[in-house]
Amino acid sequence: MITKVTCALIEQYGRVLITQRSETMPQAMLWEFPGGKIEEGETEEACLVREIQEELNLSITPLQRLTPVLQTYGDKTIELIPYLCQYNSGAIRLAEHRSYHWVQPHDMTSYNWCQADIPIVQEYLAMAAEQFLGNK
Ligand SMILES: Nc1nc2c([nH]c(=O)n2[C@H]2C[C@H](O)[C@@H](COP(=O)(O)OP(=O)(O)OP(=O)(O)O)O2)c(=O)[nH]1
Repeated sequence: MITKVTCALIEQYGRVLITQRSETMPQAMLWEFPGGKIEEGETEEACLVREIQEELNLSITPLQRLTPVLQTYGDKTIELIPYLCQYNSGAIRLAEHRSYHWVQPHDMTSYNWCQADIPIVQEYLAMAAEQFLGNK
């Protein structure tokens, strides 16, 4: 069975919010884009809005779906579904994570990521580079 998991690339002032999983979570201590498992009958966007409110106390709006990633961890397979998201309001209060950083694109490759996030980071960096060239 494939578990669908959403994750949010929340942008503000040219930085993206990334979170570090805690000691007690699967994929402990690794960095990820916050999000979580889709519940029955829930849309991807509704899942993201709910998870980001629960985990971080932030209000966001999903804007653009990026390319999903299939990843097997041991006997589990997930489909990780990324969305570019807009920050609306709220101050971060960590409910589950160990820590968070707002990172610039060029710093993203220096983190120890969950395996599934690596192609998403690559896609985001390619988009950021294109936007940079387009703005020159
Ligand atoms: N949220 C999130 N999970 C990720 C990412 N990358 C990645 O491999 N995962 C994996 C870790 C977990 O195996 C799974 C998501 O589980 P989770 O524990 O964060 O989701 P959840 O809060 O809905 O789970 P639960 O506590 O209700 O069981 O996806 C990512 O960028 N964001």
